[in-house]
Amino acid sequence: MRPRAAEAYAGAVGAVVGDLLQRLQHLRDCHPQHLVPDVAAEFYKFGLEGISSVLFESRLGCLQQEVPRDTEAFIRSINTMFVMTLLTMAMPKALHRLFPKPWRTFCEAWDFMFAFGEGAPGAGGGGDTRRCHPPPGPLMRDIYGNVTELLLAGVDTISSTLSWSLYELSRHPGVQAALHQEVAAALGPGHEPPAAALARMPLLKAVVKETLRLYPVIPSNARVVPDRDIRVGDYLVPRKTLITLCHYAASRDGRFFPAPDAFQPERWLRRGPTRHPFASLPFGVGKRSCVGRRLAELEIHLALAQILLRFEVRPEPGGAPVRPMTRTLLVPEASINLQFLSRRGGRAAGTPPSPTP
Ligand code: HEM
Repeated sequence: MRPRAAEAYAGAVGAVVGDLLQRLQHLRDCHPQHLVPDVAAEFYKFGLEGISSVLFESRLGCLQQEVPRDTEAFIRSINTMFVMTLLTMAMPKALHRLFPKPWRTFCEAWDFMFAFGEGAPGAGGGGDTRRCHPPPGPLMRDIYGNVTELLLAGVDTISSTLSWSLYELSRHPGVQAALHQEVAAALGPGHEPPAAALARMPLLKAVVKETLRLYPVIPSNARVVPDRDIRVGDYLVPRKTLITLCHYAASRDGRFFPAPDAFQPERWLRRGPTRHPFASLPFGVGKRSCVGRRLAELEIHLALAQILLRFEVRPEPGGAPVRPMTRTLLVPEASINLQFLSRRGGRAAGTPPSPTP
């Protein structure tokens, strides 16, 4: 999808961002320390609501106070499927007969997701995964399959990137303050709609690039060249070899990114010798690169801008650092819990001015 095409969905995505803000406001209001526990769980719902508002031009209600049960079950199925992917891939085929549960659970998760994609409002169904009707023909099965893939592709990816962005911003108050200033200036009264104002938010884009450099939600990519040997640098790769690129390792390579483990969004804004174009490729590259990239960026940029305009985000008081781990995708090892403090007149209300990093 080209950037211009994604902009056509700015209205739909903006409405979902509005609902996300209300939900965050409600959750932090209910908590004595204004904490939102496990922000990733909230952003899963945002991701699913965002992608379905674009795909189906209708809403699932994921961000309502009462989340529809099928929607919760869909999100759980995605998680189960990713966990089971690792397990079933690592297990030798012969063992599947002895221990059938992982494979069975994996298939059940996919079955549920396909039924959900087919039953979603706007995909022809009424949101009911238990509907009973004749099975669709091959073309419709392909379409439903693609709808399901798009639905699930837009959940963990968005959730993980938003969660890590806020996690890092909460630990880098200086960057957060600069970003708040940028966002407030661009979105101030009388300015153009938020999606158009994104063009004047270079730091916001740098924050997301830096987050995806440190936490590429799809931590590796694979390719097979089936018909010929290829030479890559000093290596000769025979045809039909599976080549895996580990984004996580490549984008933390100190030769291309000095202080590679540090969160330094400014590095993307510095002028100087051009960076290696393939050093950080969180969306992949080429014909099969991420088809949802522009939509994902629109959702993440709009959500971050609006969240930071309304809240100052701080780490959970006394909370331990959270590390990433691989669960097929790269996810937080433990819940990311964050404090959301209301901003009044540009300063978070009710707390000392300098947060502890
Ligand atoms: C931060 C968000 C996202 C990241 C980092 C991301 C990353 C990626 C990566 C690395 C690939 C593999 C590319 C390759 O093999 O070269 C991919 C493929 C894909 N992504 Fe995304 N993605 C994101 C969001 C989304 C969203 C929101 C959607 C749905 C609209 C989506 C749909 C897809 C699809 C359908 C493919 C397969 C494309 C193909 O095989 O031709 N992605 N994504």
